[in-house]
Amino acid sequence: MATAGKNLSEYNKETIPNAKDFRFGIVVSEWNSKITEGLFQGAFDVFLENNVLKENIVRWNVPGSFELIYGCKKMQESFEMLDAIIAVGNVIQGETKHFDFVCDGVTQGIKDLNIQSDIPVIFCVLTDNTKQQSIDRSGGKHGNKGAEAAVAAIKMAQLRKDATFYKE
Ligand SMILES: Nc1c(NC[C@H](O)[C@H](O)[C@H](O)CO)[nH]c(=O)[nH]c1=O
Ligand SMILES: CC(=O)[C@@H](O)COP(=O)(O)O
Repeated sequence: MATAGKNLSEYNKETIPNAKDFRFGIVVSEWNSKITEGLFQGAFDVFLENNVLKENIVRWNVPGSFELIYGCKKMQESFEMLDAIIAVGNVIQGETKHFDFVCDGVTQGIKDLNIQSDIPVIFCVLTDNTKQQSIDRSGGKHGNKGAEAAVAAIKMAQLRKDATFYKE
């Protein structure tokens, strides 16, 4: 289902694990900062709604979405106690093919981080044709992709915890 058919902010709290003991990182791109700040707030609010402690949320900023790869990698290395990381960015189509390379690079880079490290990285990068599409998905008429990413982060943190339990 396309985003237009759903609200990105809606979720069933009954399906969300108790997140009070989880610790999360959020790496935020400064490009299109009005959009990325909206995405960050959406994620932050969902974490607090699910009992995550403010002191258990660490935020770093990076210049652009392409730098999310390095920023998330260094956060994985620096904070081994984190249960999940969210990469927040907004890439908007310009006049050239740069959009394609940034989007593909970030996608592949974050995919690689999920393969190479034990800390999951959630993909919260809007890759939109227009600024209006970004506005609509960062707290506008289609809800907030940041909220969706926080729900995914909590669920993946629980999956990681369960997997560790069964491994021991
Ligand atoms: N055009 C957008 C960019 N471009 C910048 C790159 O992400 C990167 O910072 C630069 O190429 C230097 O390595 N970044 C976005 O996040 N959003 C855009 O729309
Ligand atoms: C995604 C980008 O880097 C892009 O917004 C830059 O714009 P342009 O393709 O017009 O140089």
